[in-house]
Amino acid sequence: MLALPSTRLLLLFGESLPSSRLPNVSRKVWGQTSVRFVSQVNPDNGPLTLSSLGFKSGFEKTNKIKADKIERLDVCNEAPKSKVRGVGSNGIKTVKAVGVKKSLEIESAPFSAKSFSELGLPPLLLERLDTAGFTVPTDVQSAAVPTIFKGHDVVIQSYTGSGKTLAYLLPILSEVGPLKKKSANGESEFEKKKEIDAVIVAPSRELGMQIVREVEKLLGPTDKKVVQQLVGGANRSRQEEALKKNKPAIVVGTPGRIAEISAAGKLHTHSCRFLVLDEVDELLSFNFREDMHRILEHVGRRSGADPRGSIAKWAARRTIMVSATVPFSVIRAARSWGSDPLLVQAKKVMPLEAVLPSGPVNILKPTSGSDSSMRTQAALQSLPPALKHYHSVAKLKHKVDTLRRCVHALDAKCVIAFMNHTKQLKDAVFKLEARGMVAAELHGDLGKLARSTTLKKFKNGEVRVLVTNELSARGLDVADCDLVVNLDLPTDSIHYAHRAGRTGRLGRKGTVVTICEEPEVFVVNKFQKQLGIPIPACEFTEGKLNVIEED
Ligand SMILES: Nc1ncnc2c1ncn2[C@@H]1O[C@H](COP(=O)(O)OP(=O)(O)OP(=O)(O)O)[C@@H](O)[C@H]1O
Repeated sequence: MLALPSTRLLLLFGESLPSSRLPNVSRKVWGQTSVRFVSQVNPDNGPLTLSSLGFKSGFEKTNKIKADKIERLDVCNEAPKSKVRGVGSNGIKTVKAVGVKKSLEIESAPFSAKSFSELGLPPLLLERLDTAGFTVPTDVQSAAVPTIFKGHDVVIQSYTGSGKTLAYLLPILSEVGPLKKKSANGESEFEKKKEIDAVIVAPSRELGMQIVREVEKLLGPTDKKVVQQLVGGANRSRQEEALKKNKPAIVVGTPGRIAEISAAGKLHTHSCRFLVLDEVDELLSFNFREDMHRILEHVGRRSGADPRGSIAKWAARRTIMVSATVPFSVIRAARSWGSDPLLVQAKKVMPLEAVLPSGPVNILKPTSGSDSSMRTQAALQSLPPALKHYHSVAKLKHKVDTLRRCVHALDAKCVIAFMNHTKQLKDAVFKLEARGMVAAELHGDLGKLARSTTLKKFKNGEVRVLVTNELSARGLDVADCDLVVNLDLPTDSIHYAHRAGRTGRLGRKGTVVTICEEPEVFVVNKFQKQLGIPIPACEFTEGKLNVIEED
């Protein structure tokens, strides 16, 4: 493992905290304490890059070779020196970016495809999608699938609950495993081999398991061993045994466990073709730095290759980075890791080189007052459009009661309440239960089984209020969740966006209520500004939510 100077590591997440006035807290990530670093960023230092690992020159060469490729580009009005060229047949404005390295041409991109078959997926995969009840691709899927098919490294950014998981799984399953496209002679030549074809990394066990279930849904019962989970908290020797016996083509896991098994020589990923970093901004945070180094260094590298040698010694790995929130530090890292990388958003594909530090991908950097439209656009890209946001002021000792009144006022059936500390979280569950509301706790101090059982009960509707901490903020997909409540404030607007995104998934209605004390209202105001959304004050009286008009 190559050591990196700590200043470089800091920069990866230094931009994720908007202000030194926000609380600098220690967080628990599944039982692990992690410290958030606040704005100690030296802008002169680069991000965690391949050059820091000794690979940069190789990538530069590859990029030059690919420079003349025809690319697809859509509504990238944020690109530098852009020129509007016309309006495409689908009503989407098309733009030619001038001043970026590559020559860019626009094709008739299948954005907003009416069916999955328009995306060029193999027949067997189309059948499985239909069986699983997926009929129409979401916008981000329509944009991502053809782009990944073309061999690009991509950063996929789209709001929470917009279907980013299938956006990367579909191209992978089209090329890897038993559902893949047939070869020229018409044969589907899937055979088990020693090497892994796709590695999907997620920051939490629960998210990893959720991705595994999504893959299994499409593989069907007979082929479900083609995917293998490698998450922490589960028995490692059993995972290693399963790898040996089942020879899966796809592994999904948490950074620590993947790195551990890889270091033990039990995970063969040198000819791996896809590396997915789901919740990439979290994965590139300080918590995961060593494990992520190992993964980025080993996945897709041919054995025997000199780590400082040419990129040609690497297998043709496609790196797919995914999140609803993509700070500029991630764009910078992706530019240096990726070969010819593109940013894929719903209805938009653009080269990463065209993304500006103050551009709309970076929702973290407060922009000046005149940039409010850009801020709004940024928020719309991270938050589901149908969400309604409110805040309610309450004394600390009345917060749980306010939550209870909020649930009744909105007649919410499936509620996620976020808190920051386990002890207070347990107290809140106790108080809710004492008042006759079925509630359960979910946090990293619970055992693996307890966590799975609680989640299952919540998804089945047996639990009305799930009181949890930051670990459930990312990726957790509970379709019926109709209310998110912040009983404690999130650390920053990024964390607000991910918590809020547990409701209003895939176009459903959802409400987010932040219950805070009077001195904390300025933080809520800050979130409003940074996210470009109104979060009006409200109170719960006579069983109703009443918005308080501002003077
Ligand atoms: N084309 C589709 N048609 C119907 N349902 C879909 C489609 N694509 C995804 N879904 C479902 O929508 C839900 C949200 O998808 P997913 O979890 O991939 O969203 P996401 O964008 O990754 O969210 P987050 O940013 O919170 O992780 C899932 O239950 C998924 O199965």
